[in-house]
Amino acid sequence: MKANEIQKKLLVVEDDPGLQKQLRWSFDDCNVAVASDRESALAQIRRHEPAVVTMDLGLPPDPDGATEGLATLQQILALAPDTKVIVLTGNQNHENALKAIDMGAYDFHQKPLDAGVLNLIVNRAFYLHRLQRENYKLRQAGLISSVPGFITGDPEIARICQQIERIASSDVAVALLGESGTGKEVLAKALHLLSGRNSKRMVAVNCAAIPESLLEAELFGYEKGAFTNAAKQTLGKIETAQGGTFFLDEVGDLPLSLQAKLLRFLQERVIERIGGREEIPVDVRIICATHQDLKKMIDAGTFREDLFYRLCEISIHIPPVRERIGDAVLLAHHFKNQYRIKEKRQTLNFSQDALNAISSHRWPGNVREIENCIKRAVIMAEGSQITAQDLGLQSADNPEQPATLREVREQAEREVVAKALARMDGNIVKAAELLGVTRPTLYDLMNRHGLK
Ligand SMILES: Nc1ncnc2c1ncn2[C@@H]1O[C@H](COP(=O)(O)OP(=O)(O)OP(=O)(O)O)[C@@H](O)[C@H]1O
Repeated sequence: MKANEIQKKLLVVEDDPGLQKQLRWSFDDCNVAVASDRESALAQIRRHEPAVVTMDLGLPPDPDGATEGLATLQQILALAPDTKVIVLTGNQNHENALKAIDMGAYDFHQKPLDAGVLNLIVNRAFYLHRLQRENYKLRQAGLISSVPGFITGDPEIARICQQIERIASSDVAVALLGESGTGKEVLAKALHLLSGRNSKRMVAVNCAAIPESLLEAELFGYEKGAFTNAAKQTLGKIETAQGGTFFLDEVGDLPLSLQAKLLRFLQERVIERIGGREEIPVDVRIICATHQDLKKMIDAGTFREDLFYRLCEISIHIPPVRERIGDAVLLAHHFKNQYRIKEKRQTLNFSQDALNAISSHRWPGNVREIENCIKRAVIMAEGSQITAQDLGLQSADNPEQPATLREVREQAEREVVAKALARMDGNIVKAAELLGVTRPTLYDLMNRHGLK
């Protein structure tokens, strides 16, 4: 590839030298690298990270079939999922082209090559790749979030937010698992708002907040006269969510008798009000949440395994704030900005000892605890600064100095190089390939980090 060309990196995976030449020539405005088999294709992907790949499905050792091409496609996408792969197929090979698309290829083009059409497809792929990259950067910078209002700078939580965005449109049952105050309800609302059901209601029931004796009526409703105080027909919460989303919070507190009734609803998608005889079809998407360990509850016989599998088609574990990198301070700033406007204390800011205390505190109550703590401090602070004392937190005795970016990079670089060498059992050529650098660069890195 030309060194000065940093944009439009294209990898051509093609074993026929004539076609290689033709493709190079067709894309003379791109920075083109060429590979003729799976191994060299993967090495080029690691080294150059091309945005777009054109790939002949018929690669050696199976030039007349598609097995090698499809296997290469799978490995390219596993290594660099954002890469836009355009597969080139013979005109008898429509079925394999569709298989490739199903596996995540961006598009296909049938041979004989039509340079004009292929150029259009490739340029569109570059354009889409650039848009996705820009979008990703904006997300990383916190400028746009896939879950509106959900503050995070932690890569794991950002990944969860993207997962939420992806599954929102399906009707799959989602279980949000995590400690109290980690944002399970916020994410449940996001699932509803990002879904096709957002014009209908999201109705929530907190199983821990309602006495067992009333919970059945709350969930399923009752007919007039069903019991002493049943003065009129009353719809249950499940029924009132018709067409929308039903959020069952603290599902671990659902008594066993009601677990059976809920299971029946999930299987049949009909409810019967208490005292009623009619089966009423209800179409809702189910989301549940709990801070309890449902698997342990199954072992202890307090939660039904069959219900667990109905409710947890997809389980999302939300890590507590203390495991999120940098989120405590980010959330503290967010709530400080919110409450200083409300309290008309625009000039208020955190002192250094307050920031140290915030990042070293363990926050057992998670986001809710941070919010309450900051709210109280905004009201109580006397001067223009919020101190650790205003927050009611211990000043961190030995505040961890933030490492410089260079230190962090060096440390990460050393770790990655050492791991690659270990993985390849000290084989320099293979480790360099894995890291996507040349052999001399790897030697330089090893020298710099004192690795043998
Ligand atoms: N990442 C976040 N950004 C901004 N606010 C958040 C975030 N996560 C949670 N919150 C806020 O923190 C509070 C607690 O969140 P939420 O009620 O969703 O937690 P939860 O996990 O459902 O807790 P519980 O299990 O106790 O019901 C809410 O006021 C919510 O708006």
